[in-house]
Amino acid sequence: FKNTIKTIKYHVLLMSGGPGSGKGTQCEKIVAKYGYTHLSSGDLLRAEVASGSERGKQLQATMQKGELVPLDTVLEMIKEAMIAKADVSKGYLIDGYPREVKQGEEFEKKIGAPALLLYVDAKAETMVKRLMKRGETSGRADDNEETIKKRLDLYYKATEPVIAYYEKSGIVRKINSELPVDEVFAIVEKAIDELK
Ligand SMILES: Nc1ncnc2c1ncn2[C@H]1C[C@H](O)[C@@H](COP(=O)(O)OP(=O)(O)O)O1
Ligand SMILES: [Mg+2]
Repeated sequence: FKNTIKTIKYHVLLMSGGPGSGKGTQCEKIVAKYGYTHLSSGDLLRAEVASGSERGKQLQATMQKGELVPLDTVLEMIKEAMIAKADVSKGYLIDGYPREVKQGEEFEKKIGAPALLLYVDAKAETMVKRLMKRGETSGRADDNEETIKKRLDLYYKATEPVIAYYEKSGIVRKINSELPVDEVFAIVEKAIDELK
């Protein structure tokens, strides 16, 4: 068990950036090219909600308000998913976690130090526009104007400090996500290739 965590800690990439900045879009392309296992904390949580479990019901109420769900719940789910894929994974791409500095500290303690943090950066105005558009087809309860505003506020307040926290260890690469998807990916590729 201990070994598993030790082995995987050198292949962990974090995707950080505001809601609608393009994390999921870039993750898909990274998975296709590099074969990393994509773990989206939001997807893991939404799957738990869809399962209809008691934990899922509590999560749903929190997510619909645009608030952050409890620290331990998300980290446990990520860790379980990492261990489940440990044999086949070439690395891990963690999307949407840590959302606050405390989550980052817990991640280091319970899982390990990430190798790279890709900071997918877009203007607030761009993010809102993309999310409103995504909301037309995504079916996501949180892709509506009021919740989008709350998620953005929370992002600037809680998640941006996470990036500052990782700056200290020199693993942050800022990616201009105002560019078209393929141009953004070209910058992402460069950052990942530099890892070797
Ligand atoms: N570079 C880019 N240019 C234009 N649209 C983009 C883009 N990256 C992503 N999008 C679109 C795809 C989605 O409909 C929406 C949000 O992207 P996403 O990948 O779901 O963001 P996130 O996972 O960060 O919330 O914006
Ligand atoms: Mg996403």
